Amino acid sequence: MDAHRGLLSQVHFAPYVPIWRLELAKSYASLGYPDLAAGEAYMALLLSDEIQDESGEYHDEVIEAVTLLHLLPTINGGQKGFGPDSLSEDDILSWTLNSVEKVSYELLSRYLIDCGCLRSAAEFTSRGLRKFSTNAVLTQNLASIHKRAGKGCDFDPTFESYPERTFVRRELYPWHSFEPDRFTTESLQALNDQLGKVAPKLEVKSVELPELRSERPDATSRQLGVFAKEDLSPGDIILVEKSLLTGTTRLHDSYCDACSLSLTGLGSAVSCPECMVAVFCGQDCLDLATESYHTALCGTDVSSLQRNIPATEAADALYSQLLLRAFAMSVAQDCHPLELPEVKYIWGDHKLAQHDPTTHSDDPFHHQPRTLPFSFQNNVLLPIHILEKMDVNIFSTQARFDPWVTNTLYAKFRGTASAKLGPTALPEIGAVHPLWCLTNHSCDPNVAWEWEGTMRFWVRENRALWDGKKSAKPPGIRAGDEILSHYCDIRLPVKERREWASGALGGDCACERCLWEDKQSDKSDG
Ligand SMILES: C[S@@+](CC[C@H](N)C(=O)[O-])C[C@H]1O[C@@H](n2cnc3c(N)ncnc32)[C@H](O)[C@@H]1O
Repeated sequence: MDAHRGLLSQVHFAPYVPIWRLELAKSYASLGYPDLAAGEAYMALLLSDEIQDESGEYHDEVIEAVTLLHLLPTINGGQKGFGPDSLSEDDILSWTLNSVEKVSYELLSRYLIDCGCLRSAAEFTSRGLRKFSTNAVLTQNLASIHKRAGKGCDFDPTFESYPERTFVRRELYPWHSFEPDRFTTESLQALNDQLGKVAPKLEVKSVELPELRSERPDATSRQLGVFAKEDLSPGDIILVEKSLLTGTTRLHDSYCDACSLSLTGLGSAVSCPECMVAVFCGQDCLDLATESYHTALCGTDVSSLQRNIPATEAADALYSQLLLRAFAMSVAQDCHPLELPEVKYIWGDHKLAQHDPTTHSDDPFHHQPRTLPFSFQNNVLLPIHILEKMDVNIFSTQARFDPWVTNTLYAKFRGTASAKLGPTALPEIGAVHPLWCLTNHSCDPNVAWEWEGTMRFWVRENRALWDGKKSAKPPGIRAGDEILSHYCDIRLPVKERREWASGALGGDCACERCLWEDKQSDKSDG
């Protein structure tokens, strides 16, 4: 792992050296992360394009890096000595073709196959073959992609029907130094300072929860939860939180760009005076957006990315819109995306990485669980397009926007975001409310919530009615009680509730009500 960390620093220090990118790609692959390896091989390919295109935006930087850094012995076999003067343009071009571009295509093709992103694998492998038509590795790879996609010789020339969405490891990467220990006194204090502003009667504490993915029924995991600091009466509004970490897949602006409040019939809506494109529910949201993220997006057409997409991709596209917003916040505030207050402390359902070099040679992911949805399109290409549209140098800022950062952000959003359906019953707006999302779930919740621009919690007047309830609890919440929210529609039968909430919970709900109702339905099935 030390060698890998060294390579990462090397690439961040000298971002234009393509062969270091390829070394880093191989290192990721050897650690069982073919998804991150594919991202790095793609960056090497982009650098090789820059070398060959004199009008490329970063052409001069890459040529300088290639000539000045220690590459001469590799390029000319050490024959011509060291120093930029001894390298001709032809030397550089032929080295780029054979040692960078060809290898980048071969590695990218391999890693995409390993991930199972067969559509991207087919596209890049065929692109490589157009340039290196007799390349045996690429030829063999293309045949194996068609076979794996079940296409034989009768393949789909557009590759549209080839599978692209897959799953990768969802981990706290060992080199990830931004993730806070959420249980220290300082972290809890920082969280409670934030919570105090939107919910003065509540506090965050650590709590043991059943580990729903575990096969051991008594397994627990230490997490955070929200608790009442004082007695709360039915109907009390106890949390009002506005978040700008929002996104929509709707092309024509129907929602406030900042808080996602519906703009229908709203007289106070204002447009950004600079771009006249972004619309806000009022001056307050315009001001907050200007401070928080809009300066990075104003005048770009970045928000047209990933809108009006097919129904099957609606949920993934919404997560991509949240990624776009986090990137814009990071650029506008000059803050690492994983250190944004909206992101830093939220739950990502990450596992601690296991690294046992002896047990894995037959599996590209080293037999580690793969629970994070991944596609090369959404996790690698789209983030690069977003950054390019924001005029961000994708090479020199990589420490901030590396694919592992993107994966970590997606994991956090998938663990915490709320979404609302549009008129077509597809998820259309989504948001992460970093304090609201610290509350845990129960199918007999003691609060109700509503998201209309701001997120609000209030104390339930009536608790859920279900047979088997030991005693009707008096209305209200006592000081010290945990605030229990709901991640699904609690009016549904147990099976459907569990199905709905399992994505957010990471497994079947094991609240008292679910356990009792599940037992009853087993009995009646029996
Ligand atoms: C939105 S977060 C809630 C806050 C989270 N506990 C934290 O530490 O930040 C959702 C995660 O909390 C855990 N969780 C929430 N309610 C739970 C429950 N009733 N039983 C077990 N785990 C629960 C699950 O791991 C779930 O993925």
